[in-house]
Amino acid sequence: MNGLLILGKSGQLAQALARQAPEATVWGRAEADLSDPHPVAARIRALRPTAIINASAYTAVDKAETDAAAAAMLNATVPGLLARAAAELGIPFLHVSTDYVFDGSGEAARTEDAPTAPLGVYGRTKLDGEGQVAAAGGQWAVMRTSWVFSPDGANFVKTMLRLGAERDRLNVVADQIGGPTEAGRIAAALLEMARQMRDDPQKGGLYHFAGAPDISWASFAREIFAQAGLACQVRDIPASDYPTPARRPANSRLDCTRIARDFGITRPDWRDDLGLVLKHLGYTT
Ligand SMILES: NC(=O)C1=CN([C@@H]2O[C@H](COP(=O)(O)OP(=O)(O)OC[C@H]3O[C@@H](n4cnc5c(N)ncnc54)[C@H](OP(=O)(O)O)[C@@H]3O)[C@@H](O)[C@H]2O)C=CC1
Ligand SMILES: Cc1cn([C@H]2C[C@H](O)[C@@H](COP(=O)(O)OP(=O)(O)O[C@H]3O[C@@H](C)C(=O)[C@@H](O)[C@H]3O)O2)c(=O)[nH]c1=O
Ligand SMILES: [Mg+2]
Repeated sequence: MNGLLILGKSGQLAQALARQAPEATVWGRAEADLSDPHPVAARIRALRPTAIINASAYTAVDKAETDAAAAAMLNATVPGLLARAAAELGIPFLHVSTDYVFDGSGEAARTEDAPTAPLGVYGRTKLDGEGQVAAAGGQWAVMRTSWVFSPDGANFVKTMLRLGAERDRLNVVADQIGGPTEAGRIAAALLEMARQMRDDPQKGGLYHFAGAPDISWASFAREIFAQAGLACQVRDIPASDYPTPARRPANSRLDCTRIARDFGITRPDWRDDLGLVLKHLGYTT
């Protein structure tokens, strides 16, 4: 897509976006330090992009509990400023949010209209960011996704590959259920949305998009070890046996009907995507 600007260069999603949109301008911390976002907004107005995808964020869920100001800056203030810059330029602004805006009660998959109630600072700041983007006055889309993995950066798959090689047994939380989502699938979906939004100024809004089928972290770990050929036994444990500074939702299931209806984008099977990521990382089984 010509004239596309992507923010968050060193992250999982931005790297996937950059691979699929080689013509795009991609800014990271070196080009645009978002802890001081006002000069960045000015430079965006000077660049005059034709669309913006924001893949930058504060994603350290536990660290955010004691670093709330930095999380709020990246997850709420920055998306608001970027969305307002996009609105002034009259271009689509696409942003990414999370299943952690929900409290995870119940068993049903949540639609975009389901009530939000984040359990921690990360989720609260992401929810605030959603609101700021929607209120900026331009054409916008927010995609809530979950459990992102890729060959790049830090994610659960890479953590499991490291631990699975070191240990023959691992305790993993089995009472949190969600949809693992490969970063390249998110990138492809966002680029498709951006194209459709540029063609139709009426398009946009809040959308859920996650890989299928929904699964527990423990079963996800088992599938990672099976596909990677690592002999590591996974023992199911309740989240109460794995204390963390931030609580995570027990039910992260996202209903992805709306994005299929409006954009023709359907849930990818993460088991196939996991195989491709493992191959990329040098696992051959
Ligand atoms: N990861 C996941 O499991 C999920 C992620 N999401 C959302 O998807 C989006 C993409 O996530 P993902 O790619 O995984 O995130 P990453 O943590 O991999 O990437 C985030 C990027 O933001 C950059 N960034 C952070 N602070 C600054 C700053 N002050 N100035 C400039 N850049 C900064 C980071 O740079 P640096 O490396 O230099 O810190 C990094 O490149 C985010 O909105 C996230 O909330 C939603 C659901 C699940
Ligand atoms: C390493 C490890 C984790 N766990 C648990 C802790 C937690 O409940 C679950 C996942 O741990 P992580 O720290 O990888 O997950 P976390 O960082 O919470 O992942 C989240 O990141 C943010 C950015 C999102 O937006 C979410 O969608 C989600 O992907 O696995 C174990 O049970 N055993 C282990 O050995
Ligand atoms: Mg983490």
